Amino acid sequence: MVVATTIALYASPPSGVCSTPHQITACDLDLSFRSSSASPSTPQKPIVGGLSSLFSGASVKSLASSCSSFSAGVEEFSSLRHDRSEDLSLSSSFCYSPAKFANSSYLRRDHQSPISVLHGPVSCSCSPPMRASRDRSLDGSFHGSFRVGASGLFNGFVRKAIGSCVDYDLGSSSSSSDPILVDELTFSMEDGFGADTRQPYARDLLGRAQLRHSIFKDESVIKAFYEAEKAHRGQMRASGDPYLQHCVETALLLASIGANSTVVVAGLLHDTMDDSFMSYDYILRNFGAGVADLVEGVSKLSQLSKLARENNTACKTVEADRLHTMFLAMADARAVLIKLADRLHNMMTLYALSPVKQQRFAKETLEIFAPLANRLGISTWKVQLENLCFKHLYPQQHNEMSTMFEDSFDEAMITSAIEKLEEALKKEGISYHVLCGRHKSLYSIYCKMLKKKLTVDEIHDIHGLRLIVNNEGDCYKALGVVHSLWSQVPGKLKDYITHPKFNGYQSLHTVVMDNGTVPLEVQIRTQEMHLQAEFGFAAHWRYKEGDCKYSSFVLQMVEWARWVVTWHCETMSKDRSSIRSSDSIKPPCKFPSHSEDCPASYKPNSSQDGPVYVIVIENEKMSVQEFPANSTLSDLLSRAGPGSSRWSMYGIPAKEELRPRLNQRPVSDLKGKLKMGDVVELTPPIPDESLPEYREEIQRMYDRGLAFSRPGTMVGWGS
Ligand SMILES: Nc1nc2c(ncn2[C@@H]2O[C@H](COP(=O)(O)OP(=O)(O)OP(=O)(O)O)[C@@H](O)[C@H]2O)c(=O)[nH]1
Ligand SMILES: Nc1ncnc2c1ncn2[C@@H]1O[C@H](COP(=O)(O)OP(=O)(O)OP(=O)(O)O)[C@@H](O)[C@H]1O
Repeated sequence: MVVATTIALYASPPSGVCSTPHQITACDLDLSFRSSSASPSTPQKPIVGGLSSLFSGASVKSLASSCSSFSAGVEEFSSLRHDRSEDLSLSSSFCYSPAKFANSSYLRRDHQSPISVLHGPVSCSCSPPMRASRDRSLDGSFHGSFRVGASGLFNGFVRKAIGSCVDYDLGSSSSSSDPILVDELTFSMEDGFGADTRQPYARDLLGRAQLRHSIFKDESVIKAFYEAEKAHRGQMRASGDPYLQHCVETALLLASIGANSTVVVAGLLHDTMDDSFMSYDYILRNFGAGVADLVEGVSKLSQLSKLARENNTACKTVEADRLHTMFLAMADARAVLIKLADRLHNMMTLYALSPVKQQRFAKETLEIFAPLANRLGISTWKVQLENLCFKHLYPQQHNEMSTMFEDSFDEAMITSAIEKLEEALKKEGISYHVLCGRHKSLYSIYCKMLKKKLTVDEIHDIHGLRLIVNNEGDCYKALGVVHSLWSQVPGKLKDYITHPKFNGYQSLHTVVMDNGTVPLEVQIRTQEMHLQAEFGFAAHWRYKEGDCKYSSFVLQMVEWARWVVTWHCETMSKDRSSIRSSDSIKPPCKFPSHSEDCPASYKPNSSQDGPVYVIVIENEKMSVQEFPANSTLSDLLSRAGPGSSRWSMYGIPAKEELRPRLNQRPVSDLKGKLKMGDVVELTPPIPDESLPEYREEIQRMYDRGLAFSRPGTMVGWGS
């Protein structure tokens, strides 16, 4: 089992740290490592020994050499193990405050398995996060008593009274295990047939979800749960599970990163437009425009993703890049978040699909969705998606790496290193915002080995600590403390503060040896430097994506999306009293133009309109094409000019004869402006003699469409 761990220690920064508006924004957002879990039921492997016994260049060389034969062929899947627990790659993080440090239960893996929403731990001066997710079980199992009561309703009332931006403290889920079921609620189902009494499995599923996360006690979430039950009743997943279970798991993943009830409700309903007769208007009437728009956004993303998958579009780097941008720019970033949760759960249950589909989904996930999670800063989802793809696409290499590392990710070592450093910093009177640690994921190690042609023993950051302090002087003082605690690895000290990288990245890096055997990378920086490393020009996602040249449009759009996600997820659990005014934690400016004081700003006040990416389907082939802002359909048609080989099979010389359809509707006005994510089909006129054949095909499609929506039909994936 692959485990990526993040361990964080929070400290109260000195007063005045969050004094300017933009600092307040960053601080209050608490971009720090947060609670959640991915794969609950997975037993934790005991940590045995260090890395030294595995530092075998030979075995890694054989791994690296076998990479050239990464055909990812379907045959390789005969060796895949399809038991469920194997599919759950776990990524987790710990967080705890110094004040509670003595309480070792916060560190126990069996107690909580939190997620880092953003890589970057910028702590808040306010209440240190103490969030423990209840998401322990992906298979629906849960622990705890099942009592009936009304405290959840009370909580719901309080939440509503204090406003939507104050949301669920995951920790509070532990305070009440009372399930709230449909008969206790004040709302009524629109068509009058409540799902509850006749569907005991739904009641049970809801009860378990409520134990895993308290947001499932929110009235709107319960209502959405029963609407989803109604919509998907009779539908089964390829795995044999009721479809509803997938909706619940998707919503739980969202809840686990602190998403608010609007997003969780939309997560529950995310497949209803595609897989049932539930309409936009119905969702609008019952849940409001916010939810309806999100569900529609997810539906559109699903359709585009399906098109891209079927056309293998994302395997071309340029097109993949355009798809990332298009996905983020065409929909609310929260819709992308829901799509990511949907995909993550689908990847966790990939075993149920045929090997060919497993390959297709894994490929698309690695090309499109893992980079999107990276761009949005949802580190743990990215890690899990990548590790699952790694396992399905390169099973042999994954096996080798798993075997090599299964006993080597030394979480205890990271925890005790944090404790040790904490103590020493205290002694020296050096205060800090965050002290956290992580071990590198399997896939990240694998990529680094390939990219830099390294053996395992040449990778020094498998275990790492990060310390965020108040000022530059403290960075150097803390470095001295680190070197006094552990022996330094020669040649590994990098002073990017005195000599920033070309992209402005600043930090001190050193590698030390823990117990004389295990290398430990320590990064030390100030909060401003950290903001730059997470949101600015030196942002980690750009660093990881490599040399790609992005337009300022893309950069700003991604940064905007990160703010939106941060705003909607990270602030949710904050105590309102710690936030001076809700405006202060809103993204500081509107995409695409940033205000001057926006820390995410790369090109302040950029007013240029970005390009538009459009899906063009010609001769049943899909491409993602870039057009300048304000381009029209007529501009698009002029690209598909006479003589284009694409038209030769029809022998149609004139573009006027194409029958463009925009988003599935015929268009006559060619002067309309193209929008991000538009789908344009260019269909040549159908020769008269072919008409009967087309009619038959349309009839077949129609029949298939009906069969798909019929209750009781087996439904595979909603994406
Ligand atoms: N956000 C961000 N992080 C960076 C950047 N450059 C380096 N880092 C972080 O710093 C770590 C180590 O960077 P360096 O000390 O330059 O290491 P290196 O010379 O590439 O050698 P390795 O540690 O072997 O990769 C990386 O693993 C990142 O976590 C950057 O431009 N942006
Ligand atoms: N020493 C460290 N301590 C804590 N977190 C770290 C440390 N180094 C990297 N991270 C964070 O861990 C997450 C995963 O990063 P990952 O290990 O894949 O890449 P990286 O170490 O940053 O880069 P590279 O693979 O090029 O060395 C990122 O959020 C990154 O910011």
